[in-house]
Formats: sequence, C-alpha cells, structure tokens
Amino acid sequence: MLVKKVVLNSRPGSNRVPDPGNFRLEETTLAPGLEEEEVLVRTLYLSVDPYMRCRMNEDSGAEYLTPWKLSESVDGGGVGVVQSSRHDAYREGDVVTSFTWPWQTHAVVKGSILQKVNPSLVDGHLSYFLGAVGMTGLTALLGMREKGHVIRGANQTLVVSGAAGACGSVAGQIGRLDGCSRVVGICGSEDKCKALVERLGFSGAINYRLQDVTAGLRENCPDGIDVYFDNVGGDVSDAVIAQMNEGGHVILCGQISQYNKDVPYPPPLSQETQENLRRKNITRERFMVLNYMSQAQDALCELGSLVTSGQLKVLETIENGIENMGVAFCSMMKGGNLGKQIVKISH
Ligand SMILES: NC(=O)C1=CN([C@@H]2O[C@H](COP(=O)(O)OP(=O)(O)OC[C@H]3O[C@@H](n4cnc5c(N)ncnc54)[C@H](OP(=O)(O)O)[C@@H]3O)[C@@H](O)[C@H]2O)C=CC1
Ligand SMILES: CCCCCC(=O)/C=C/[C@@H]1[C@@H](C/C=C\CCCC(=O)O)[C@@H](O)C[C@H]1O
Repeated sequence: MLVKKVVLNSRPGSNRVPDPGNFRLEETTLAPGLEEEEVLVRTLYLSVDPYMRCRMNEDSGAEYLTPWKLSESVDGGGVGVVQSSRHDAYREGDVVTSFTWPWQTHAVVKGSILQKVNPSLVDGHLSYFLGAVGMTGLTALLGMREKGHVIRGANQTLVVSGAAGACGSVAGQIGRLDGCSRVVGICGSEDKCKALVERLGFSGAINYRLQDVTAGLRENCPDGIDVYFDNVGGDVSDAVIAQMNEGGHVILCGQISQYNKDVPYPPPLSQETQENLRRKNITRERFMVLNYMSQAQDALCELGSLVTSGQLKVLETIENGIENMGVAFCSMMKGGNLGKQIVKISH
C-alpha cells in the first residue's frame, strides 16, 4: 500500500522559530501482511503540540521527550480507525488513539502503543480525543484539580495564560465550573478575547499583544489573583505573579514563550519574580499530565460528559491534509489557533 508520511527535514536550531520547511512529505510503501501484535491503522486526525518544538532539537531538554530523527517519520498524538489487526485487543473498525502516532496516512503499529476509545463519549466528534477529551483536556482538568487548590465559595480569582488555546480554554472553564468567582484569560488577539468571554463564559480577557498586561490585570482582578494556570511563562507570567495574593497557587503547565530559546525547562525566573513567590508564600509546582495517567479514565469520562451536556464548550482549529502538518504546527506556535489545533487526514 502506498502511503504519505511526514519526516523531519531539518532542525530549526534551538534558538529559532520553526518553519514548515523543517518538515518534508514523502511517499512510502507498507509491506503487505502483519506480524503478530501488529495493527494496520488509517489516520483520521493528528495533533500538533507545543512540546514538539523541543523534539525538533538534537537535545529535547526533557528526559521524557525523545528528539525526532532527521529523515525519519515524525510522531505525536493521533486518532484513527483499525483496518486490520493481529493484536487480540483490536478489531477492524475500532477507533483508537496514541501519543506516538506516526505522521502517516496509514501505518502499521504495535498494538501496545494504541488505546481503544468509545466514540459515544464525544458524540462522534473524534478529533475531541486529541483535545478537550484527550491529552490537553486532561492536562487542564487534572492540572487545576491537583495544583490549583480551588475551593467552592472561597471567592477566588483564576487567571489563565494561553487562555484561548487547547489547555487554557478548558482550564478556565473548569475553574469556573469548580467554583472560582472570577476567571480572566490572557491571549494574543481581539477575536480570542471575544471568544473567551462570549463563548466560554470567562469574566474578562486581556490581549497581551495590544494591552498593558499589568494594567489589564488591575482592572479585571480587583481582588488580586489566587490561582494562575501558566501556559506561557516569560513577561506575561511575571506580570501575573506580581499581582498574586498571599498563599496563591501557580500551576506550572508550560512555558511556550521560551520554547524557541535555548533555555532549560522550566526556564529560570527573574530575581524579582522569585522574591514575589517567596515573600507571598505562593506555591509554583510543575504539573506533567503523564504523571497522573492512573486518573485518566475517570477524568476522560468526566470531560466527555461535560462536553456532551454542553457545560464545557470545545474550540478547535482544523487544517486539512497531511501535507499541511508543518504549516499547522508552525501556525499554532505563533498563535494561529483558536482552541485545539488539529489536522484532518482522512474522513
Ligand atoms: N504539563 C503538561 O503535561 C502539558 C503541558 N502543556 C503545555 O501547555 C501549554 C499550552 O499547550 P496547548 O494548549 O497544547 O497549546 P495552545 O493550543 O495553547 O497553542 C499554543 C498557544 O501559545 C500561545 N503563544 C505562542 N507564543 C507565545 C508567547 N511568546 N507568549 C504567549 N503566548 C504564546 C499562542 O496563543 P496566543 O495567540 O495567545 O499568543 C498559541 O496559540 C504549552 O506551554 C504546553 O507545553 C501541554 C500539554 C501537556
Ligand atoms: C520541555 C517542554 C515541556 C513542556 C510541557 C509539555 O508540553 C509537556 C507535554 C507532554 C507531552 C509529551 C508527549 C509525549 C512524550 C512521548 C514521546 C516521546 O518523546 O517519545 C504529552 O503527551 C503529555 C505532556 O506531559
């Protein structure tokens, strides 16, 4: 069978913005037949995610992220359908997902990398398994619950950076559903600010590209900030932490503003921000969703029912075609996405 695949064409270098030319589309032939434990899958949707920027480097900077190899098939989150199987757990027609799905139109994979999913959990919106009812939704839900210390009725103000993205858009909604009295998002466009307030029920939104974040926070958070879901790091996070209340909590989810720079993860904080955290006794704990996979099944069921009941709104930006994987990835890294950035590969 002739299939299309995306390989890593070149590395951007650890201090540069990635370019679609860093990826290359190739054709390859899948050998007929399957070995024992193997499964032939057809790809429906692929995910592009910020951590992939680190996998483009020779050294990813994180022990759990393997660098992609030059001229080899790239991989990441994917969802697809089983076409044939020599693994006991999978049958033709099953819908399956994986964190390490090859960027190919079809692929032969080991059954052990797949998990079977139930389409009714997402009312048939299978791309949600890569977003709100998948890895980024889990990150938002479990990050808020494990590190946010939200107490219903405690009149807490939550601020979310990267608020119109995949994790941020869910984190803000979970904060509201769990009882925060004020939820303010920080994001990079007027359209995104509008979507947060009008579609997702955020109390307010700040466009960090146009507005002074410090002034915007003073206006939107008159009682200070109790919980901060941090997706971006850098200057935005310094401004948020400066207005946090005594005993507040920072959920250190990601630091995308630093991923095109040659710095360790998490990147070092300024003296002033370190002093703010210490003086106000603010916790700032790193959260990694992969460390909480024992809670994944229950959390995915909760996310699924919040979505299907309409309590959790899903935002997605869908690009079409495997040839556009690099375009979609680079666009997401620059803020081209509203909600989860997905690439549709086949029907
Ligand atoms: N800890 C964990 O287990 C996990 C962590 N993450 C982290 O969560 C964060 C969000 O990921 P995800 O939801 O998938 O991605 P998003 O859907 O949020 O997409 C990335 C967004 O980052 C914003 N951005 C890009 N550059 C900057 C910058 N310099 N300053 C501020 N914002 C910027 C852009 O939005 P805008 O228009 O607002 O600039 C862009 O849309 C990332 O840091 C990621 O690494 C993700 C999954 C798991
Ligand atoms: C170094 C930057 C990390 C920033 C945080 C982040 O985005 C973490 C994301 C992970 C991501 C890892 C995915 C797959 C790892 C396996 C692939 C491999 O390297 O072989 C996600 O799936 C879970 C998050 O914790």
